[in-house]
Amino acid sequence: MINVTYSGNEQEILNSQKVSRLQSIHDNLYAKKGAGHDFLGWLDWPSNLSDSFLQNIKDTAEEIQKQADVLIVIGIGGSYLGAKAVIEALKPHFEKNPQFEVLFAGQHVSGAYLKQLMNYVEDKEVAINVISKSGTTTEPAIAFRFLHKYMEDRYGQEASERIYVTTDENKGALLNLAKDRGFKRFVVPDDVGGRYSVFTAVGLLPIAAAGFDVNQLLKGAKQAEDELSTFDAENNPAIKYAAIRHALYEQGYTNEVLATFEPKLNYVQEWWKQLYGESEGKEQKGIFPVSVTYTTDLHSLGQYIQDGKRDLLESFLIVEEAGEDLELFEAEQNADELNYLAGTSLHDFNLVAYEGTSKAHLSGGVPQIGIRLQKVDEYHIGYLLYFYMLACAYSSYLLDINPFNQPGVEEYKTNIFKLLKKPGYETE
Ligand SMILES: O=P(O)(O)OC[C@H]1O[C@H](O)[C@H](O)[C@@H](O)[C@@H]1O
Repeated sequence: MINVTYSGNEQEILNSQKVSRLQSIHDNLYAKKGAGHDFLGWLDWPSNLSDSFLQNIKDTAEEIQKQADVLIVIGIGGSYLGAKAVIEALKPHFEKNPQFEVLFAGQHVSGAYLKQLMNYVEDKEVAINVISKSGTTTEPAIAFRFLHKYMEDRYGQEASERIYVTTDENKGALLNLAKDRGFKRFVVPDDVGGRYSVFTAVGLLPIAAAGFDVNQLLKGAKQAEDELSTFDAENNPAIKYAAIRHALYEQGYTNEVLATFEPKLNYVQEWWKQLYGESEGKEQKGIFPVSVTYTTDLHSLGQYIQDGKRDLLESFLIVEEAGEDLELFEAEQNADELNYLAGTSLHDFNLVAYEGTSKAHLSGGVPQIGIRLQKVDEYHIGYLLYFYMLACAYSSYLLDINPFNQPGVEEYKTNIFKLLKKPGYETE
């Protein structure tokens, strides 16, 4: 389903002692032992979720589509990127007079953005899904303070029927507010961290509301869960990807550039960056995840990748089958000198660009991993995201890192709270 290739000697890596380490990581993972094992709920989530849970998601999505023209999803980090990644991958680039839109807020703090968003939805019917596992994250809380008031001013009593909350079952300011106002609630499971939560209500409700087939998405995830659970280093792409990038890390390749030729996968790249950055970047260790879109970035970052400091590894996320496409045609005058491309589709062009770029960067000293996905649809995206999550767990454990915490994000938050004199922080 996903094919992982390596520009170097794959056998050397797979024959090394790393395989026995991977075997014990595998055994611990599936026995739910090891660092952070309380957060392994995502591992068998696709096969464990109940029909009634899924039906509730689909019914609520339908209810939202009936009552609104726009769903504003409020969240940040893992409470935002999964849904955004899937929706961006699947929706058309342009849509004339869309029947229903999913928009996002709370992923940053911009007054202009929020003002213009409220202005934009003025003549549309609105529903809100506010998502926060902790229920205390500042950015979405700020956005919701404005949008909640906006909804109450506009809809009065009815506002509470248009607001849906996804948060912890037992704690957090958002939970208290939801209970107090009677908002419909969805739970972020205790044993699933934000960046691993795309297949829970966190991702599924916005994705279903956007009109995409969550059954197929979960079918892809379940297929990945089944296929990738066996320990077979040579044929299990998740283990292979983790082993190769770890071997490269040990050789000094400390930055991974995830490259795609598909602009619709830009938010899959953003989601991947949070997943790998927060999972691995601890104790002065980890590969720094960055992303580029080709051919766009060949005209900006391409120079650095070809010729800059040699600590980059590049992983190409390649989609094999085009969805919609165009074919170059013969022009009578050939003034643009492109007739040599007549008969070439734009997807074919990109595949050739991949080959050319890959060769160039390889000769420039950038080792490469190829990750091939057959096509972009719900099923294949479900498979891909599960693959990346599983590989991330292996990868982090190879570094002796707990993949499921993020202690390093507290320091800047504390500083902000002190500077703003948040109650409890004034005296510090
Ligand atoms: O879902 P929330 O609790 O609002 O958290 C949203 C995000 O913010 C935090 O700072 C963490 O670093 C992320 O891992 C998390 O996804």
